[in-house]
Amino acid sequence: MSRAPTRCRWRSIEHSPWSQPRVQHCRATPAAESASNTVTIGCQPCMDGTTTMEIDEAKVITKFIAETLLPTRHGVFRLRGYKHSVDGGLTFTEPTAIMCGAVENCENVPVRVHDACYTSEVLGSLKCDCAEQLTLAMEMIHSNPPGIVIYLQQEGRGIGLANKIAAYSLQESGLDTVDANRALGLPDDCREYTSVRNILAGLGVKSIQLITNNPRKINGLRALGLNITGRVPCIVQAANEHNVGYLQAKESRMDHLLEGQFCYWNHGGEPTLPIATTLAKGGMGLPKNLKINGAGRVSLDEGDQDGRPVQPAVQSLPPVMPESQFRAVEGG
Ligand SMILES: Nc1nc2c(ncn2[C@@H]2O[C@H](COP(=O)(O)OP(=O)(O)OP(=O)(O)O)[C@@H](O)[C@H]2O)c(=O)[nH]1
Repeated sequence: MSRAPTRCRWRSIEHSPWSQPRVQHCRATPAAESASNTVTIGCQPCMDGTTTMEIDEAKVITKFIAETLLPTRHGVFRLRGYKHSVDGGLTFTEPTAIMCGAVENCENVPVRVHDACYTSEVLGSLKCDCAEQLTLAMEMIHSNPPGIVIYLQQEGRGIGLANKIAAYSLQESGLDTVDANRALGLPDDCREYTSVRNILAGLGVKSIQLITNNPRKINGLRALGLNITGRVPCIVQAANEHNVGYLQAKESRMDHLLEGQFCYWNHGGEPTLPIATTLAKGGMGLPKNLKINGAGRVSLDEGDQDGRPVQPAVQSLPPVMPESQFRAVEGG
């Protein structure tokens, strides 16, 4: 596979899947890009406030593969497939752009940047609002085109599916969605959005209105140079007993603009809080030790039978892995 020139720091590679990639040079340099050719992206600080994730822009490749029409239960969409690499083509993820109408060269296009949630979108999990947000965004752009949903393979806010399951396991013992990540030694959020910038640049989209409740996502995308002219809220009204704590944590700990609209009411008409959430909100700190119990769940370590502290079994988990392990093949 021929390599694109690496001198262009901000680039979008288009077009035919099997032909030589065409490199589009961009007019601007992303605001957050440093002299060392790296850019700090939307990664929230860990407990110690030091965690950031750096992308080497010279190694970022976003390649358009193909477009098709996709009939769905929400209507017919244009579906574009891409391959995206942040390590010069060694590993890829496969972002998709789900589009309605002629978005090319438009301004103020409503855009949802949506990260994968296998548990809700495939398994129908009730623990979050991700699947509903995806549906909401697709219906939104279908009823009011043009619009785009960019779907990224960044499960669990970037920590990956297995780690997210470990985080869920910890949440069973009372930690909220933020503290569970931290207890695993993982960042709150390690998603990266260079593909979004490149996909939109490839489509000639000049400015967007971001469909989100997350101000940090807006800031992260702006730092990459995106022109965001507005925000469209993406609030799922019907919270349930399983996700109300998660939604509260998103609002109180990750600054999501949910305006309390997710409030879950029990059958008696009283607002309810799951015990786990109450514990976490009551100031439960980072647990010193973790263990995996007999049922295979990650839990707080109370010490072994003799009361000696047990080393956290979860530390033997592998570090965060790239989402996609397959190597680049000739022709994409
Ligand atoms: N680590 C972790 N990830 C989760 C959890 N619940 C959902 N996710 C992931 O969270 C991601 C979605 O992020 P959210 O924080 O819900 O929302 P957002 O994308 O930042 O903001 P919006 O644009 O408003 O939706 C998806 O990748 C889900 O897989 C959880 O408890 N722990």
